[in-house]
This record gives sequence, structure tokens and C-alpha cells, in this order.
Amino acid sequence: APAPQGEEAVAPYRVDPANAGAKPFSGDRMARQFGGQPGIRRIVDSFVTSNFADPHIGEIFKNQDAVRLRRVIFEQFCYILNAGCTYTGRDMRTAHTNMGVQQADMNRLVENLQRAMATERVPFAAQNRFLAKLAPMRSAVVQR
Ligand code: HEM
Repeated sequence: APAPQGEEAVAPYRVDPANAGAKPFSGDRMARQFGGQPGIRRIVDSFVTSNFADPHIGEIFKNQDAVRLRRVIFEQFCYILNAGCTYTGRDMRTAHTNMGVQQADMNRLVENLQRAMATERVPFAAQNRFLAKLAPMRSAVVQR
């Protein structure tokens, strides 16, 4: 299949929502606390922008496909928050392989996400519930 508009082609992979790396929340409470799809969209845009601009981890993002990242991270967050999306991206291990991501990089990225969620006025408890869903992905992302 051709790459979506504005994106670079990637090597073929099997599409499976389980690639998102976490089971979705049930019910619509989390989705509402994140402001639905418009809120999630704003959080992801600001999160991705801050990661590329970050003085510590920006180097890892440089030369990566920001258009694709915005799309699939939106899908992943929307899917996990049960806000009405499916995830079509790669699994977390494949996406981060040979990238040399360290625990400090992960901490930095989480801080950028926290700032994006706070700006969108996501309640603190809901922020932490979402971060707890992402936490187990650490072993697939961080290289040791
Ligand atoms: C729980 C933490 C994380 C989540 C949920 C996450 C999520 C994702 C997703 C969904 C993708 C896109 C997969 C695809 O293109 O099919 C991706 C790619 C990427 N991630 Fe992460 N990520 C995490 C941690 C990190 C960290 C800590 C870094 C570096 C500091 C990082 C750097 C990147 C880069 C550079 C790409 C682009 C790879 C490429 O296009 O080949 N990620 N991530």
C-alpha cells in the first residue's frame, strides 16, 4: 500500500491494534477527561513538537517522519483512551529498535507528555492512569 499523504514509506508490517502495546480503557470516562479526539489531537501535536525541539532527546527524533509520528501516536493514544480509534502503527519494540533510547530519555519524554496533558487540563489522576498504561512499554523502548 502507498504511504499516506505526506508520509515516507516504511517497510511492510502486519497491522494489529495489539501493536499499540496496551489494552484500551473501558467506558468513555478517560476519553472525556482528555477532551475527546480534539483534546487528544492537541496533546499529541504539542507532545510531538516538544520531543523534536527537546535539547536532550531532540537528536533522536531529528530526521524521523514527524507526519507519520503525529498520525500514529494520535491513533495509539486515542485507541488506548477508548476515544474511538484503532491503531495501525508498528509494535513498540520494532518502532524503537536500535535507537539507543536510555531510561533518562524515557523520563524526558514522559515529562514532555505530562506538560502537554497539563496544558490541556487533563485531571491529574487521569494523567497518572494513562502514564501507568504506558509504563510497561519501557522494556520494549529502552535499550539495555
Ligand atoms: C511509552 C513510551 C513511548 C511510546 C508510547 C512511544 C510510541 C511510539 C509510536 C506509536 C511510534 C510510531 C510507530 C510507527 O511508526 O509505526 C514511535 C516511534 C518513535 N519513537 Fe517512540 N514511544 C515511546 C518512547 C520513546 C522514547 C523514550 C523515544 C526517544 C527519546 C522515542 C522515540 C521515537 C522515535 C524517534 C520514533 C520514530 C521511529 C521511526 O520513524 O522509525 N519513543 N514511538
